[in-house]
Amino acid sequence: MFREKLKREIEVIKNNGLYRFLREKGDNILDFSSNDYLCLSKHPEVIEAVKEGLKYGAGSTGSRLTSGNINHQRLEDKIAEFKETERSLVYSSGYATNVGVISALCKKEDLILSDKLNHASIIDGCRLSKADVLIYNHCDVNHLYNLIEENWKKYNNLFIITDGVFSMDGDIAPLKDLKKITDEFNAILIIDDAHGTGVLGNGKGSLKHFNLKPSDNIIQIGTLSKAIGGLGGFVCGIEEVIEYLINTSRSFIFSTALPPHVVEGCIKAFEIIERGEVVKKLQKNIKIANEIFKKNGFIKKDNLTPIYPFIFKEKTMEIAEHLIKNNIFCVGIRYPTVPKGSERIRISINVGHKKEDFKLLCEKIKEVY
Ligand SMILES: Cc1ncc(COP(=O)(O)O)c(C=O)c1O
Repeated sequence: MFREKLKREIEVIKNNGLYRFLREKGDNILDFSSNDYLCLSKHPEVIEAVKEGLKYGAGSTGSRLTSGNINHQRLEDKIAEFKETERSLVYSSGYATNVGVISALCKKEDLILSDKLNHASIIDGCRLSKADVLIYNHCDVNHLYNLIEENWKKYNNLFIITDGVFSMDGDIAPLKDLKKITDEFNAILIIDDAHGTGVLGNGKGSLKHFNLKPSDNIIQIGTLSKAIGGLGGFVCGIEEVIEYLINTSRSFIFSTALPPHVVEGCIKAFEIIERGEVVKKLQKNIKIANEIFKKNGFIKKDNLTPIYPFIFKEKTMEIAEHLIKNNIFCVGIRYPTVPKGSERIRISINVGHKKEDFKLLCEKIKEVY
């Protein structure tokens, strides 16, 4: 019975053209889909550190509050130093971080103001929290300001939550303006810098990109699974926020800690980023890609991040299939991940790409577009 019901629902998904399935990437494919912007997941020093970390065992065996607290403090010290904050706390994924931080800190009688294009994990964190939520138009500081002016008096704490770099568009949140509004209304600014860390501000992230300093009313979140090349997530900010989360954040407390070898790999990845060359190389590649993508008419203005949304609307899936047939791995992104009418191939570039790769990508797209 239940099987039949699910079959019918899957049919509806298929009929709406929204069916998803798992596909193995395979070897030797030109990959424009990965978030491994700095190629650190395959960096020999990171791999060596991971191997060395296996001395602790293959798994962490428990939550951080039980048997799982092994080498994690070293990673947290490294992240806090890197992000220039008092302290940091590591979770088992970026998703778990957003859900766990937002649901713990934002309570009944609080108001969350969340950008319309924030990541699903922020949306789910907001839903799990007991706070009221208002959505402001994407990067629209005037809309945000009006919403706050109309509502702030009714609430205890105000939280403004935004991606630092938006995952599907690659654009950067107007953090200078958001910080000003945060200060004016005595609010707290939560920035999910999943795609800014390792990329912007010499790798330090979007705050640094705007020359903003960490402060008591800013909480930075990040993931270890993108430019860091590993797995996990983190939050950083003032001592009291971290202490409070250790005591109340359910996805931190009730979940097994990251495996220690993953932790070692992430520590090494931060060390490599701090040396600077790899971030400069990425920025150089973004410049090269900008030129080629502009020349081919796929973008109009220069990108600052490695994420390029090529909006092909209803042609998206056909183009993605054509690219895969030609050994180029690109993923078509559809509703509900992005709004209807903005279906796209999300191109993400990395330090391993060559000029010829960008040219080949454009050439192959043009065969069907
Ligand atoms: C903006 C943003 N936040 C959070 C996440 C979740 O991170 P993770 O993949 O580490 O769970 C992602 C990744 O998809 C993301 O793009």
